[in-house]
Amino acid sequence: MSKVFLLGLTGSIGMGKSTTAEMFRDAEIAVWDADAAVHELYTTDTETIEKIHDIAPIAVTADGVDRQALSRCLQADKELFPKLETIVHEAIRTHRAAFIEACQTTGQKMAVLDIPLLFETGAQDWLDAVLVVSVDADVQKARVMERPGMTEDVFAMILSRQTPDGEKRARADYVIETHDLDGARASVQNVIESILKSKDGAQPDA
Ligand SMILES: CC(C)(COP(=O)(O)OP(=O)(O)OC[C@H]1O[C@@H](n2cnc3c(N)ncnc32)[C@H](O)[C@@H]1O)[C@@H](O)C(=O)NCCC(=O)NCCS
Ligand SMILES: Nc1ncnc2c1ncn2[C@@H]1O[C@H](COP(=O)(O)OP(=O)(O)OP(=O)(O)O)[C@@H](O)[C@H]1O
Repeated sequence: MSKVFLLGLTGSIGMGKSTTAEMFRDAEIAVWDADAAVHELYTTDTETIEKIHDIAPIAVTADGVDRQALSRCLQADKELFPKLETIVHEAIRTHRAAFIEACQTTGQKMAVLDIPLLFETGAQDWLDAVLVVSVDADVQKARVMERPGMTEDVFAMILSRQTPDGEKRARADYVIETHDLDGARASVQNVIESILKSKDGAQPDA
């Protein structure tokens, strides 16, 4: 059985990762979502919840980790971010490995891994290619500021922990502009065709 082709999907906050990931799902490509894995661990994984309780007690309730409360803790104490990331990144590794294993055993030709901190965590080293979604900074900001509870400070805090968009684009194998849905959907289809063609022995059309 040939190895499943692992396509990383990333982009800065609000650039359209989840929307683009959904387009891959619509095309029947298996997708793993790092944010969703984190959210799942925050409500189900007692070990992770306990570790987060150790660094941010008020962010943990009887239902697990409260992300809004955690976000406020992160805003108040910048030192918390690296500690949280160490806990979370270790915990999601097992979740991700199970997904890749399942893709392999069910004979998938390719799979998409939606990872917000792809370059920041060095994931490009084990992925077969990286797709970056991107849009102008003003459109990005307008999208993010529409979210309930979002403030300029939180947006700035998150951006400051992410590799800049220009660097992401320069390091990508594929870039998809997310100005409109139809254009992005057509680009997703082209990326799939290029990867499947390269797996069949031809060179990819970058
Ligand atoms: C900061 C938290 C509490 C905000 O939760 P909330 O529900 O409001 O937002 P959500 O989880 O949907 O994240 C929104 C976006 O923020 C960005 N983001 C999330 N975590 C981080 C981080 N550690 N550094 C930079 N950007 C991040 C991403 O673009 C993400 O898609 C939450 O994202 C979190 O716990 N993050 C730490 C875990 C992590 O590192 N996640 C990234 C997995 S690769
Ligand atoms: N191709 C597109 N055309 C038009 N609007 C889009 C496109 N892709 C995404 N959007 C819009 O941009 C906003 C952010 O998209 P999305 O939630 O997919 O981004 P994200 O990168 O997953 O965000 P986050 O980093 O916060 O998880 C949404 O309102 C979505 O409808």
